[in-house]
Amino acid sequence: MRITAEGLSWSVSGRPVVRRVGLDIAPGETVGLLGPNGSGKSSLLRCLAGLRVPDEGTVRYDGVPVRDLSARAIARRVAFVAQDSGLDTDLRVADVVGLGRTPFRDRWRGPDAHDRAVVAAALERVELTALAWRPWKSLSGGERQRAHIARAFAQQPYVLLLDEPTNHLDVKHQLELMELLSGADQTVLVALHDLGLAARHCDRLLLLYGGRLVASGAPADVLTPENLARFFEVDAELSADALGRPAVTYRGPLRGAAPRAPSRSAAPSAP
Ligand SMILES: Nc1ncnc2c1ncn2[C@@H]1O[C@H](COP(=O)(O)OP(=O)(O)OP(=O)(O)O)[C@@H](O)[C@H]1O
Repeated sequence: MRITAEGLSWSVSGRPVVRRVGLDIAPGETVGLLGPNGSGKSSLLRCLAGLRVPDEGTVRYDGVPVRDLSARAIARRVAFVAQDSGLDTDLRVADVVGLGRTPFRDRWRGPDAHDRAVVAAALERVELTALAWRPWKSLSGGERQRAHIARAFAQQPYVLLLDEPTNHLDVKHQLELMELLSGADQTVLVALHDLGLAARHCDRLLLLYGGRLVASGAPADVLTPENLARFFEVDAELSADALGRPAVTYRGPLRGAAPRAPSRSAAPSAP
């Protein structure tokens, strides 16, 4: 499913947070959403997920404006994994993952055999089968994060929007998750702070700064030393690792080098 946005803006208390963002993500693409703290990644993802109503602009899924879709219709297309859901419940893990089946069920009907099979497959994908019947509250932070990702898979969406899903995960599970996302059939937009993971696993990167999309393209075109210095305030370079994949090497922070506001010339080229 294709995601497009045109002139998307969202502000809070009169302060612009997302500024005239346009994007076009092709079906099946895995796109990384990058930017320093507070650059507007979560807010943009929420606008795309239909969880925030933009002040201006339009989000479309396969050409259909999100504002024309009911919450249930959106949930049948798009799964959103928040940065920290803060879910506190007495449910068991499989029941939390089973919440992903809600958009497909009548209100009063419990899960059927198909729902249970989908939940079991989703738990398997994130290696949580053994914890399926544990109380939610007993899970570690990383296990909860993987369960939220399983809940998103259980939704069987066409589009996955994920906000820093590798937070709390150990290295193995970070790598497994990124392989899962890059190999998934779904269109994926994933906010990431780990530029190395983004470079290795994403087809394309979008870079937000001050709510504006300031760069877009292949990892090597976005993660240039200039962009890393200007927008992340780090001295770093992109090279190829032993297997020929993009790798980021940090030399250190650039202290006191306050970045300038992005100029119009930093606007991304069309995808
Ligand atoms: N509901 C809100 N009320 C007030 N300010 C908000 C709200 N939502 C976002 N903001 C502000 O908008 C800016 C962008 O926030 P957002 O969470 O979208 O950034 P982010 O790029 O995801 O940041 P991080 O990398 O730190 O998670 C921040 O300055 C944040 O404080």
